Amino acid sequence: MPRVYIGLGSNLAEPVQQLQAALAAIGQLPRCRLAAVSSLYASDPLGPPDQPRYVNAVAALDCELAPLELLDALQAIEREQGRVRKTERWGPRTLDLDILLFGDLQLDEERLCVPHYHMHARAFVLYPLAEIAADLVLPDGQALQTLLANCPFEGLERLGD
Ligand SMILES: CC1(C)Nc2nc(N)[nH]c(=O)c2N=C1O
Repeated sequence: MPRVYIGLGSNLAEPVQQLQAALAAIGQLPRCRLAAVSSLYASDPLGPPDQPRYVNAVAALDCELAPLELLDALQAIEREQGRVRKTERWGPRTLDLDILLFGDLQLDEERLCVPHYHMHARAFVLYPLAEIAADLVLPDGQALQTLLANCPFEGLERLGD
């Protein structure tokens, strides 16, 4: 059963509660098992600065769903928690659920790109991911520890579980 890593992010409408509710919903997905969840981390927004700080986490899921089935399920959770897909690129959002990795799959399609296109240089993804998968090697052979060495922790604040 593929091990899937999901990035969670929120900076609107009580972000900590948004992530806790999303994790509960992910834990209820059919044919999936929530295997691990990182601590929550706060950080300033990457991109437009005139928006609230983000709260991020990463979850590990053992998943029998097909990639697009999982994507549909995650987008349904985003909608249920109030996310309206805004036109503003990189604007604030109630909830972002990104498939970071889907086993060793490498996919670059319109709806889904895995490994997630931006994950390699985002501290708010790499540090929570390393917390639950320290020895991870990405499908292209890069070790997560190597990515971490090139991505400073600065600006990230661990909020605990
Ligand atoms: C707007 C953009 C790029 N910035 C972010 N910045 C931070 N710190 N965390 C995010 O999850 C996040 N998500 C985004 O989509």
